[in-house]
Amino acid sequence: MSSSYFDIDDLPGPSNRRSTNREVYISAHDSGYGASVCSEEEPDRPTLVSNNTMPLPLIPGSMLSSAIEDTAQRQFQYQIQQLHYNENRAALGRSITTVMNILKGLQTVNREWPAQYPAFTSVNGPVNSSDMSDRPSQLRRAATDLSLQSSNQDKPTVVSSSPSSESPRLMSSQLSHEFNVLKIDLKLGATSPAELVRSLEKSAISSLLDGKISQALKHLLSLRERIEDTSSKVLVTGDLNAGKSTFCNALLRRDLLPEDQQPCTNVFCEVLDAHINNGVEEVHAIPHGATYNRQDERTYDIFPLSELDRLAASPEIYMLLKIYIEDKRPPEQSLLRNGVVDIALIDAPGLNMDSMQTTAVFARQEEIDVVVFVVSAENHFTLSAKEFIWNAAHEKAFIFIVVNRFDNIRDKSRCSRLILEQVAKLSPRTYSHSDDLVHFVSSNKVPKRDPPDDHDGDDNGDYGDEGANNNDDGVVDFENLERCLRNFVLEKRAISKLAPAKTYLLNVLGDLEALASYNEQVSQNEVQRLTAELAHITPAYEVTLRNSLKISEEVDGNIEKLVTSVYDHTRYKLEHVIAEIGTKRYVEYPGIFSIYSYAADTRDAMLHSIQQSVVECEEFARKKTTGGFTVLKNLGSQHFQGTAYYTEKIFNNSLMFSRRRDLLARGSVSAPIEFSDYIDLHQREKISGLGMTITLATAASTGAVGLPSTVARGLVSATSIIGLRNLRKWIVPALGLAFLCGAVYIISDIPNVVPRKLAKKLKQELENVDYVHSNSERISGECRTVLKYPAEDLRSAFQQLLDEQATQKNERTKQMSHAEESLKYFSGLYNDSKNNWQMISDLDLEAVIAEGTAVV
Ligand SMILES: Nc1nc2c(ncn2[C@@H]2O[C@H](COP(=O)(O)OP(=O)(O)OP(=O)(O)O)[C@@H](O)[C@H]2O)c(=O)[nH]1
Repeated sequence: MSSSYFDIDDLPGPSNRRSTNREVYISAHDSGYGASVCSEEEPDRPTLVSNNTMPLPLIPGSMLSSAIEDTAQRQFQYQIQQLHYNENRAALGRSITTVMNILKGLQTVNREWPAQYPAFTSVNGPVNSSDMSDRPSQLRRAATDLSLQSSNQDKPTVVSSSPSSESPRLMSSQLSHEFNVLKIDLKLGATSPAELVRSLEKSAISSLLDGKISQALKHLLSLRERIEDTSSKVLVTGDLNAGKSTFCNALLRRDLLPEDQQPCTNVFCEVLDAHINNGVEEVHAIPHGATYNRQDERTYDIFPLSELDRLAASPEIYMLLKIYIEDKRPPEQSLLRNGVVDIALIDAPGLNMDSMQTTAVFARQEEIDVVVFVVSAENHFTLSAKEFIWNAAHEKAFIFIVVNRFDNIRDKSRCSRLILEQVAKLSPRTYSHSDDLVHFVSSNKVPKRDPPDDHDGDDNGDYGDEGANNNDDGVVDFENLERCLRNFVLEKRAISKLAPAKTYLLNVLGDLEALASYNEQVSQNEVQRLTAELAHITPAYEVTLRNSLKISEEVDGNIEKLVTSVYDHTRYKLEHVIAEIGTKRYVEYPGIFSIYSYAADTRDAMLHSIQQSVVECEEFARKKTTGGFTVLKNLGSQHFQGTAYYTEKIFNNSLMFSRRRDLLARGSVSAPIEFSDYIDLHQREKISGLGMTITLATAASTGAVGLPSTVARGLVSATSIIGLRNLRKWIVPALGLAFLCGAVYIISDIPNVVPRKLAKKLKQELENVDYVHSNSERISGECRTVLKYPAEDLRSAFQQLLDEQATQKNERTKQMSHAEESLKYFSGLYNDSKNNWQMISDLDLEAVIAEGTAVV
């Protein structure tokens, strides 16, 4: 019948394979409410619903009887709803995985390269379950507000001051409130947020953000668990004796929960389908403090259903009774096992001062999808009822209200008017949908049947016709209530289960988008700043490098030039002065009796003249060095004026040549006076006469032949003049005279011989020690040594500057690479967050069946 419109086999339902698998899974893993059938890997399904309304195919009624047609139509609509729910659930499941991956990526990046925490105003602020304009800082629990999903889709606008390296990483706590999930709480003690921000290190903010991300990851995991949970819980609460248990029994078409005119339900009773408990009907009584695990019998006590009355009245031992019952009614009639969702019905103790708090806490639990409030038509709303509805309406927005014991009311229209007026005040939203949400019934009038075991095999138990066409006892009204409740549960389940995930995802993605946008901007600014700085630093570094090389060469060249000139000058001067010694008489000749002092004084005068010249050379070198130092100092000032790289030094040139002194000054050249210094036998021209005389005399006396030609020639000439005989006669007197003349000559020549001989000796001695070169080397070397210091200072200044510039350049280059990576990452994060935000925002959790068929 319906296959021409939709393939029913593909839909989840009790008869298909998915349901069987789920049951197997549940029996193995659940803790009472069922478990997941949704996984990340669940393949995409075609989207059937994209708007708030979805036209349904009409099933031709002519082919079926009206009753069958209604049932089929209803079942079909449930399945469509379920399909839509599953699509949204799968989409949210995938989005949770995506967002978790995004968050993990951000966590890694943040640990390596702390993310900037912005001061921003987010236009696309946190999505809240009740009011977009009133954004609480904390995520609210499950909401049933139909208007909650209207969302601002604008991108968050970052209106921060342009970030710079100096800008605080956390601008202000006030602005950080714009973050929702990733908001860093700075309320620590008495310290003001501003002070705290100042005191926070990059790493501190990074680790705070890291903590927030970890929390978000944990919360996303629990949200995933929640959306994968297929069960739905309906909490039935109300005043004492309002008929809550009777109402639950009527829904179950079974006398299960204890009913009494006296308050008798003192323990929360949760009724579940027995198929969850392997089809066994029994009570699992959970003692106070225990955490229920159906698989672990140590966490509860097992009782038969017949013990319920006693157990429900034993609040001192048990806090919760899990009641597993088998409902054999067909899915379209059964509430617990309706073929779409596992519903658990919770009968709460009547509201009084003792239980109020507990029930309120219970109602606030996230897994409570629907709150059904039972009010006695006779008593209307008591104070505690009003307080409860007021609070619950705030949380759940819509409350399903059952006005029970309506049979006891005579003026029914007045009663309903008065009660609706009260509902309008307590929960305007519920009132606005009062046709669907406020029901006037008499629960005790609903016919029930015996439990399956007590019935003779009619397991299909057809309850469908009971009360049909007979509203005398209000059965039709109750059936209408049932349909509305079932529809409400299914509808609200989508909201209560999926909306928190959607809301949270939107808030996380909104935060991520804002964070990414801010960091993208920061990175962009960083890239620009670094580009500008590198554009300045790189040429500056190259100029310094060029200057450094040029000046280093120049300084070395100048020093070498100066050293060479000093060397040459010293060499020239010394050679000149040394060449000069011996050519003049340095001291007055004091006479033959003071020839030693004459010689010593002459030697000292000679040495002094040389030394004097050395001093002059040193003075010359000093002046030259001072000039060279000034040049270097000027170069230093020229390049490093006012910087810390170069400090001007004062040059004290008087300290030059004080350590390594001249050889003469050190006494290395002593030139001791010797006897030979007085006689110069090598002066031939002056003693030639004496020599000839001696020769002749010697030759004549010895008759020597074969004499050398000179002697022979003198002998011949002397013999020819005075004759040989006379020669022999005069030889002795001649010799005496000659000696005398020689002695006179030698003595008279001492004043000349001494300087000459001493000069010669000194020169020889000086030559032996390589005096001129070593002195020139010493003096010029001292210049080099002295100038080496300012030259080194200059070079070191350049090196420091170069090092600093190179460090800056390297740092900036490294920062640039980080900033570029960061820019790329945050641009990607921004796009991912934005796209995912949009995709999730487009999920319409409330798409309901076309108007008119929304409530079946
Ligand atoms: N006339 C009439 N009596 C009802 C109706 N529903 C319940 N009662 C009676 O009201 C009394 C209280 O019903 P319960 O279901 O025990 O009320 P309750 O709210 O569960 O009570 P506690 O949970 O113990 O506070 C019982 O005697 C019921 O028979 C109704 O619709 N009409």
